[in-house]
Amino acid sequence: MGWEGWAVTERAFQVDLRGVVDLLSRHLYSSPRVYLRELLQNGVDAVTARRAGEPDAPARVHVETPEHTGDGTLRVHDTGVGLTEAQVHELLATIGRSGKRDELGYARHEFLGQFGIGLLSGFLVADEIEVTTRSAQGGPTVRWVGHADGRYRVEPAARERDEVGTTVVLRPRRDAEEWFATDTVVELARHYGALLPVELRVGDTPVTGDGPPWSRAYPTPALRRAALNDYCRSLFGFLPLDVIDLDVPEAGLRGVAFVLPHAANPTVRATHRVYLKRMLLADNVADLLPEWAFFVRCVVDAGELRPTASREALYEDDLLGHVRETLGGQVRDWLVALAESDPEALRRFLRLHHVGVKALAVHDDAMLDLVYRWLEFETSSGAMTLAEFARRHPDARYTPDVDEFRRLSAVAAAQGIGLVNAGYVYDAEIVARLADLDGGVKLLPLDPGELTTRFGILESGVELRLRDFLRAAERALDPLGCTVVLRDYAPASLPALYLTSRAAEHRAELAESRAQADPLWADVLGALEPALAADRPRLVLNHANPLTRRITTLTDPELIGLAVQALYGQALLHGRHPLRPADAAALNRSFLGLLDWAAPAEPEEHA
Ligand SMILES: Nc1ncnc2c1ncn2[C@@H]1O[C@H](COP(=O)(O)OP(=O)(O)OP(=O)(O)O)[C@@H](O)[C@H]1O
Repeated sequence: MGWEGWAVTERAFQVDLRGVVDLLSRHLYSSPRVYLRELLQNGVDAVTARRAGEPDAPARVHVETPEHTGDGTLRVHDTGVGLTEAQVHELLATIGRSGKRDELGYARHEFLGQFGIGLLSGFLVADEIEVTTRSAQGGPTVRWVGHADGRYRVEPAARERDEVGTTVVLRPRRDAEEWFATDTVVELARHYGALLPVELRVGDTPVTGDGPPWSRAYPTPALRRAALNDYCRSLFGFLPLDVIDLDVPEAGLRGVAFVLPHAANPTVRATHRVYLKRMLLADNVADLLPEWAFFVRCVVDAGELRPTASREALYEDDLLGHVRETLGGQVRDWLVALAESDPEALRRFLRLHHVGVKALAVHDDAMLDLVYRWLEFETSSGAMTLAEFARRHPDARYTPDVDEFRRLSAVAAAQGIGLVNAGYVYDAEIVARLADLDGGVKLLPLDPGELTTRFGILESGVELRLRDFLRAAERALDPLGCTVVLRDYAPASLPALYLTSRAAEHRAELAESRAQADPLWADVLGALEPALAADRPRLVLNHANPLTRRITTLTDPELIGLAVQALYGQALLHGRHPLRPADAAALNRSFLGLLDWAAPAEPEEHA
């Protein structure tokens, strides 16, 4: 069959309205409750449009619930610009057509709406939408009735409206009646519309008041702070530690950040309440601030940020990126200023939110300086700031491992080596960056192996006398891969210390993976071992300790072996080192062996 007989015609897409409504209700909007938001938004936009030409025109949106109307319908009246008959055909009956775009089709920034689909959300809760409208441009009052199946009718209204403006009427569908109860409607209107720049009422209940609490005029700063505290408490349920004013003129953004009065989980991103042109967008917007700012919750109103089509999230664009950066900067500046103006408040803040500040300090010099001067770290001389610590210990060391700090801080302190616990999140990066500070602070990592060289060497006479003891001790620990040294050190309460150097730790890991690896790989690993073999972990016996001293007086090599293995096990446990099966076995053996020495087992009697 050929194409000769075909006439090529241009056709228009057909739209199945039911499909579109289904798309909106199931996939775009998270809940049918947005119907009220869309109606309020249209009312407010119509008022905005009218006041552009008529600045003194009334700015009212009035909602009547079925309880008020008495005929089962919900009505939204506005004193907006209204629509002419031609506009009704063009705007109300064309999906995707919006009167809020300019000639080039861009959203006009003074309006909330832009997509030309909002009115359809009425079909989430009603099968019929009726609009009665009288245009500010003159002409008769027009009535438009649209149905969820796509039919619509336009006719002269039975009665002329007294005033310019529009009334939208919804008759709830059976399954949607809950969304029309007066309490629910008041709650929804407050939720979305409490800050709208019009006089909004539901029945006689006023919804809007004096606008955003952060931009109202207050007689004194103290009264403003009290009002913002109250606002925060009613919104988020906490009394803020402080309130930070936020302002990004390029995005038409103003608002406040409330500093949390309790520690927050830094892995959970704080969420913020965002209004766009005074209409609530959402109260769970996470990407308004940088991730590190988890210690504040913000409420902002922005004129120029864009919503996604669902109006439930911010559209990610360059402006949002800029806002995020600028707000991050404002929170940071507040912190720096606090260090100058109210160190006590800063300390309180840091006690709660040190993790966020540390995260900042990794990239930001001013924050690094703040951490250095104000944040207390755990050190071998107690909790203190790094600045104070560096002053006291010009040759200080740090360890990037909390367990190692616990193990070694007393020993290090007893030997005059200042040790900082840099084992928590961000600590190691911060310590490494201290050299970037003015005056360059040098903090080196501690190699635990280095500690033995600082322990007091015994007098040569003593060492000589204990030669046999040391030999027996060495033999007892050799199968466990550990060498023995005897030193004199503080604290005297410590009988022995198990020290691994970094190289020895590496070697232990190597041996472990070799034991688990296949033969070929084990050979490769084996070839690496001799290079590291020289550096074995050490059991440093403390000659200053009475128990150890008593053990050194033993002469029987077997008994020495048992006692030294007991010290070895104790040192491992004390230092929270992992116990390998061989270590646990040695510990058991030594315990039993010592028991046998103390109370030799009776030969068992056979009946
Ligand atoms: N109360 C009203 N008064 C005057 N015009 C209205 C009113 N409600 C709707 N309109 C007109 O109908 C058009 C379509 O409204 P609709 O709510 O579908 O889309 P929108 O508000 O333009 O955009 P969005 O989908 O973002 O809400 C509007 O652009 C507006 O011109």
